Amino acid sequence: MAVYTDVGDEDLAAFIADYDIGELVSFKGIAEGVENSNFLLRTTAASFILTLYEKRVNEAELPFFIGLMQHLAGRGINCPTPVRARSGAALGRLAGRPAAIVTFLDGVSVRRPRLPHCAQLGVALADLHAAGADFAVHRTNALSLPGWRPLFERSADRADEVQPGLAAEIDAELGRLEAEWPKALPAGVIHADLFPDNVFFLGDDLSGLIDFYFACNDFLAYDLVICLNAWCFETDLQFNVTKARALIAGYESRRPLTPGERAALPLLARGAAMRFLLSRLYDWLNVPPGALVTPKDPIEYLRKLRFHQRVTGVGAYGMTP
Ligand SMILES: Nc1ncnc2c1ncn2[C@@H]1O[C@H](COP(=O)(O)OP(=O)(O)OP(=O)(O)O)[C@@H](O)[C@H]1O
Ligand SMILES: N[C@@H](CCO)C(=O)O
Repeated sequence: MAVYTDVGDEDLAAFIADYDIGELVSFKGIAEGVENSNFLLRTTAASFILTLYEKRVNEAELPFFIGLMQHLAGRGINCPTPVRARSGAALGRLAGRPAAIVTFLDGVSVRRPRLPHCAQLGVALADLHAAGADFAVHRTNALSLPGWRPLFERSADRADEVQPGLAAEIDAELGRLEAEWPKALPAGVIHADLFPDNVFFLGDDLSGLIDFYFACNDFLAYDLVICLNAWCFETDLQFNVTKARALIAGYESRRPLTPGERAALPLLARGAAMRFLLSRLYDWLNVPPGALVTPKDPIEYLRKLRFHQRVTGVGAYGMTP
């Protein structure tokens, strides 16, 4: 359960007194998620999500995330909209952490995505990229190529505790990624963490996107392969090429990939697998004492990485070579 910070009743009452959101009816920690502390806040007016921003979120970057959600919501993307306090501020402080209240989205995430979910995800991702195209603020992706080796170095000496030989395997792959990573591809605002737990459906219809706290500027196709990794492997880690085809076709129904993007997909997918392998490895080795959180398995992403290392062309992703 991702609740790193407890919120006292009096602190909460004082915090929400600054907002015009009705009287508090109930308040409880949310089990899902690993990054921030999230609470479901029900008031006499509506339901909201209260987020306390934790370790990996840099406070100076919060205005980017808040501004982006507001921008995307204004462009018709169904995403959480920041609620402003009476002072006009969308960011406050609670229990010693930066905190914000955002609107609650109806819908549920799917544990085991099926083809229609993957197809709609592709469409929604392309729509998100289009809606973000005129967002004026820039945020460099801290978890792209230049960030991977420093992140690895924080786990390197203990990586083999997780799996013998892991440190050497990551080191070698990082070397290849550093040598081959594309220099120029279509770029813009990406979500960068659009896993099934961050996409809501009502029935089988995609109804909303959440968790924009890794959003940044990077290659658009990198966002697509993050989704490919998160949505198109089965629980036994077999790659489902039919889901990949549906995801990519959904995306291309809105924005066809360029020849350069198509050629780069296997490499981008390896990089995307490396990014989550490294963040999961670090978290696995550094669970904060007392936190109600279950770290995610880094080896799942090692196996996804190995799959993409064997890919020789986009046919493996269901595309016409
Ligand atoms: N705006 C929202 N509307 C409805 N539910 C929400 C909203 N935001 C968050 N939630 C709920 O809270 C959970 C955790 O939120 P979120 O994914 O943002 O947390 P996180 O700690 O950043 O997680 P992670 O980065 O691991 O996905 C979600 O799975 C969802 O159940
Ligand atoms: N979606 C991420 C957690 C947040 O970065 C993962 O599954 O590793």
